[in-house]
Amino acid sequence: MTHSTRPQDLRGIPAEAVCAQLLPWLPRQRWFAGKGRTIRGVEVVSAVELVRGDPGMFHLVLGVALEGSRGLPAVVDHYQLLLGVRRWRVDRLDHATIGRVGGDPAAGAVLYDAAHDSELTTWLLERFAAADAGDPCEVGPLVFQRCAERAPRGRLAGLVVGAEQSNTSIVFGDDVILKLFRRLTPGVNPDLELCLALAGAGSRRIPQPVAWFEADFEGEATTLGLLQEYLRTGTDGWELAKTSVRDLYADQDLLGIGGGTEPLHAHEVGGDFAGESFRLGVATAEVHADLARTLPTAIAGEDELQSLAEQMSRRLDAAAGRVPELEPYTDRLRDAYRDLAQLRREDHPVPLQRVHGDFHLGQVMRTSTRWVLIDFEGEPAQPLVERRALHSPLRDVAAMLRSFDYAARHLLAERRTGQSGAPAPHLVRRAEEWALRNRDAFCAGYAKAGAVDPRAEPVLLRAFETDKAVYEVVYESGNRPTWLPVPMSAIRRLAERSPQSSPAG
Ligand SMILES: Nc1ncnc2c1ncn2[C@@H]1O[C@H](COP(=O)(O)OP(=O)(O)O)[C@@H](O)[C@H]1O
Ligand SMILES: O=P(O)(O)O[C@H]1O[C@H](CO)[C@@H](O[C@H]2O[C@H](CO)[C@@H](O)[C@H](O)[C@H]2O)[C@H](O)[C@H]1O
Repeated sequence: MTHSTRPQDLRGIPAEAVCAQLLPWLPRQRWFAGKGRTIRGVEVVSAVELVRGDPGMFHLVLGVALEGSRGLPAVVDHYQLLLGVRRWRVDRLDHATIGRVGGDPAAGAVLYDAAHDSELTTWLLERFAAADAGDPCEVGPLVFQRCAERAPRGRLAGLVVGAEQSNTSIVFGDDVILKLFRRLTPGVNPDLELCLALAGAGSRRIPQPVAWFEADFEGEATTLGLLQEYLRTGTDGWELAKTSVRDLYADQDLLGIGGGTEPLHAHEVGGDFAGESFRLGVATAEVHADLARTLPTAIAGEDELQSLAEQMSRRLDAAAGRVPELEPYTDRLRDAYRDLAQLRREDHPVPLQRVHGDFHLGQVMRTSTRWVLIDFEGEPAQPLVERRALHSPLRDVAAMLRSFDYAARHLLAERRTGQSGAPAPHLVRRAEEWALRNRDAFCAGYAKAGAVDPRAEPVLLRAFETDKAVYEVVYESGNRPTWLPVPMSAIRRLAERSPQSSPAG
């Protein structure tokens, strides 16, 4: 095993040749956060040879320099890559191929994303298994640490999960799942930090943490991967909610094949989701209570609310600079932030604590027995200091309310693709009804578990929902432009609504 910082070559392959192959490959990866921006250059910041031979594997930290554009400054982002190197092409790894280096096939090599090569990822699992609680396994600068309770089984084949992800997750057998964090920010990843805190609090609302690995990056111990219990009976909440919405639309003649009967309402169709939404509200309140019990809390001062409102307003400006569709609504959206800034601590204390930070239906899994929350990393685009800051738990609530809206409306956006015109008004009404019913059930469950009733907090909810919808507009315009109408419909609703109207709607 060799380790080099700013390496000249990777066992005979020049680092520049690797970077040249990475340049067109990176922007095609789901986890690449700089989509739509011009890459000025890619460099290998550090390289550790993990497996020598054919296949070989290197752990790389890449520096990706992005040009400034549309209000965003020029930056260098860092990404983690397990680079696989093989002499010959292997069919099963074609989808993970980065490129070929060296002109002559006999002398050259195929470069690929080794996360997809079970022959190589077993190596990682073995390092976790080799670590003991309190006695890490060190491989050059990489440190593999294990939690006390559980040892992973070594030598299981790893399979990358097919989900649309910000990172890359590998399931080993049906035992554990390893998340490789892609974009690196110096420091402890909140996903690890909050999972350890919740496990320590005895929470059964998270997959139990098993191990993690880290390395020094820019002078700080930085989380590179998190190994957790695999929820083998789990289905993610987004898939479950979609099933319910599909049932709803099946009866609304979405596909134009219905028989002209009176359309059914959300509570009358086969897959009513409100019971699950209620239970999800309970689970969310329990996790918030455990986080508040084990980690720092505070009451927001008026200056903090003021500065939060200013931050939200700045995010809105930046978003409008990037997505012109937002521009007509910015003034009215800002009303929500003004109301937030005017809350007075003596008549309206706002409790702050650690929160999930990027909560949506894809971040919760329904197992055979309960709802479990995953992925406490926070919004990947936010700086780490912001993701680790104390926030109102209603920020998570508002984000989940947005997700019910997404579940209800995304089929309408997809149907619009390639066709002209807006979806039929009766379908929009049914979508609104489904969202309202499930948003309300979620809030009821949240309150039932002893937390504040979110419906009694219209000012906070509206500000958080607006901020999230603004984030989503930017996210969709960069990642899934055909879905842009989903957050844009919320932007229109939030721009029109007075804070007194029902927050669940
Ligand atoms: N503990 C787990 N058990 C089973 N599946 C999981 C588990 N954790 C994550 N997954 C699956 O992997 C997907 C991505 O996980 P997530 O933590 O949200 O990754 P990312 O941070 O890349 O978005 C989830 O939507 C889910 O399908
Ligand atoms: O990849 P992450 O889970 O960290 O989150 C990012 O991607 C999400 C989409 O996969 C995005 O969520 C948005 O779309 C969801 C439906 O696909 C919807 O349920 C969410 O409410 C909506 O915000 C998330 O914002 C983004 O950070």
